[in-house]
Amino acid sequence: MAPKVCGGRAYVTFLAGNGDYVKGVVGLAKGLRKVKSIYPLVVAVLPDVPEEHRKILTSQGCIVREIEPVYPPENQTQFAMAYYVINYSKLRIWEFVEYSKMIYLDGDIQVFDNIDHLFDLPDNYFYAVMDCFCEPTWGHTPQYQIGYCQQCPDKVQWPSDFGPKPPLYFNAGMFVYEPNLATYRDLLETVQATKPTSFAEQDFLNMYFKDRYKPIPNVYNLVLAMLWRHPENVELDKVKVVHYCAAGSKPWRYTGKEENMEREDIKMLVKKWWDIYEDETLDYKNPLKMDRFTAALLEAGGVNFVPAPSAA
Ligand SMILES: O=c1ccn([C@@H]2O[C@H](COP(=O)(O)OP(=O)(O)O)[C@@H](O)[C@H]2O)c(=O)[nH]1
Ligand SMILES: OC[C@H]1O[C@H](O[C@@H]2[C@@H](O)[C@H](O)[C@@H](O)[C@H](O)[C@@H]2O)[C@H](O)[C@@H](O)[C@H]1O
Ligand SMILES: [Mn+2]
Repeated sequence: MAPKVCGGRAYVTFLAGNGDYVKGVVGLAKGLRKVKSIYPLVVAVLPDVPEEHRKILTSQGCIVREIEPVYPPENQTQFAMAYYVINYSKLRIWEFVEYSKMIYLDGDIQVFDNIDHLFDLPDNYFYAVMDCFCEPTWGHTPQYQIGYCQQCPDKVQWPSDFGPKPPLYFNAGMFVYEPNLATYRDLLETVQATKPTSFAEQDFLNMYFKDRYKPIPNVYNLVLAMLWRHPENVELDKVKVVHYCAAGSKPWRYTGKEENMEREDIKMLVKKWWDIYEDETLDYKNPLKMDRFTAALLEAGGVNFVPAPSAA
């Protein structure tokens, strides 16, 4: 039966495997609560996410939705990292049509300022922050080889004999989109006819939404490499969303040993993540799970407790 379509809005993230990314999602749920977002967090989980992790997420007020994996066509492409293949499964979130507008956030993202206003962006576009081509993970591309980056388009001109300049390219760790069944079916059909490339679903989404992509300011998805690649484009005290995607920067497994990880700004951002993750006052307080003592007090006072609808 087709899911009910309503004007709902929600944040959505993606969780795969039985590893420690669940800590990233718990951190994200608590971070959204800390900035007083009024929308819930949906977590699209692959079948391999264990029941125990799902219970942790539900106890933190998340809406857990199981999705089936999406596999790209067979191919010998060496992804930037082999695990990127599972990221194609992110495409299932276009099927969540009980929501009219969603903001996707990777599990290695933290929201430090309220961004609920992004839900009011005009419909029919795909909003995301522009990525950077200067990390070695881009070593296979002409952009990297000639030192061209969209973050500083005037530094190195795109050579005319290289053909047209590459269209603006977004980081797929955060985006504002509208779930839609027709788009969902077309995405899945198109992916089966598209040769996989090194950044997997990120490359695919850039190709698919090329004519509807609208860049939004870097403050909505600080790709950490920007700190050392394009510091002139970063005002750290204005950043609202931090994306811990640089190698070695995942806060829950941070050692400080990888390149750039000993930087003071990285240490500060990792600490900011931990401060939220360990803050018990940010744990979800299910109004329905009121303790017996409070319930008895209310009962004695003749108050029939009717729980308010829960926020994120
Ligand atoms: O083992 C994994 C790998 C990835 N992910 C999810 O897929 C997203 C994209 O992967 P990742 O953030 O590691 O890619 P990066 O942004 O670092 O390139 C993660 O944020 C998680 O939400 C996951 O749940 N388990
Ligand atoms: O599956 C491909 C992934 O591609 C993106 O990560 C990349 C990209 O940001 C590069 O520009 C960085 O150089 C690299 O470090 C980083 O891993 C998304 O963040 C992630 O969600 C996912 O889509
Ligand atoms: Mn990420």
